[in-house]
Amino acid sequence: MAAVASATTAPSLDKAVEELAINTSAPPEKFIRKEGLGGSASELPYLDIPVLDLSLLNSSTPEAEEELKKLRLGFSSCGYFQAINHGIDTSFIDEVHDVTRKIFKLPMEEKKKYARDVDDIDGYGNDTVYSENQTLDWNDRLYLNVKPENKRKMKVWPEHPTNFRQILLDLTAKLENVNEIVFKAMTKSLGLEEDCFLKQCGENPIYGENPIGLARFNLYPPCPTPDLVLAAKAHGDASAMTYLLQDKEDEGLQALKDDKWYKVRIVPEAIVVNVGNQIEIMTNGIFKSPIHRVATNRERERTTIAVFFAPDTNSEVKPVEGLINEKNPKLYKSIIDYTGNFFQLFQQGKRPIDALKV
Ligand SMILES: O=C(O)CCC(=O)C(=O)O
Ligand SMILES: [Fe+2]
Repeated sequence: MAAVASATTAPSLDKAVEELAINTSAPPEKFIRKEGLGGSASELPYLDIPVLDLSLLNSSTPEAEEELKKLRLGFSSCGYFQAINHGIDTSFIDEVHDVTRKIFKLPMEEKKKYARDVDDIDGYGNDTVYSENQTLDWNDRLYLNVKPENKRKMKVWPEHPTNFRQILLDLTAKLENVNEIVFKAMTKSLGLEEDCFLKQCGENPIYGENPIGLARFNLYPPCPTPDLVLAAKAHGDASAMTYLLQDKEDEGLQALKDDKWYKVRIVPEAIVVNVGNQIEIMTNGIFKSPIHRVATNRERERTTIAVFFAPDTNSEVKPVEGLINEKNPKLYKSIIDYTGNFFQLFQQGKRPIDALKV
């Protein structure tokens, strides 16, 4: 992401990465990871991520129990699962991918109409620059706040393709439904009351009165030196939960587990679900918000769509009571507006969630 963030003074690069990628044999110095990447992507093993059939969750059958166990295992070990039978039609997902590619194929002049302002996050642009010596990510992206409605900056919502805006609204609504299923299953798998996380976040069934829904459309152009450049730096998502529509053909996502990097496999038709920082806090560390990054690739362009959900900025986020006891003391302090605080801490080179450890 790096996820849901508040605005910081952040000039955009003068050129899109897409433009830098044309006919280059060496990316500019500021993209080169001096520390190295710890091995080439092709050599990394795959992360063992459970594949969950969401259609089985809503019952009290042994199959549902099996899926709940997988959810708990996935979220508490690597912070991921891949959701299948999630209720979103393949044809709709294909449309989302199609419209995403079309947006990035618009003439640069048209895309720049949607450029984000220097002090903002919404809009078309590339890596946000926080400091002079920051190593930059090899990607262009379109960030759009979708929820709450009053946060939408319509002037940076592309008008072409003409179906884009409706597709974005539909995608967010469909993923909200998936998110509700995941939230309920998550609480069941922890032996908690079904609505305990939801209640913590406010009156509304999901994350309070004005929950945040933010979409990020990613373009990762080919990069001539994949062993030296990252498409997205290592980060944890500041969301509560993240839903990723992976490129159906090209891998790139990698996750850290026990200090080792692994590739995230493409599962056809699956949505990749990962725990965000705020659910790690609410589950008192039982569910892990994974550190992940995106590798570049020499030949092909990769596009993905990430949708982040997070509580209302007024909600107090804290470990739920039912998960704190003598054996498991409270691990995290409570915080209001985690999302708003996220980037300040990120700038100080801290993992924001670590700063909240008791
Ligand atoms: O594009 C991907 O594979 C991951 C994107 C991601 O981690 C993010 O946008 O936060
Ligand atoms: Fe992410």
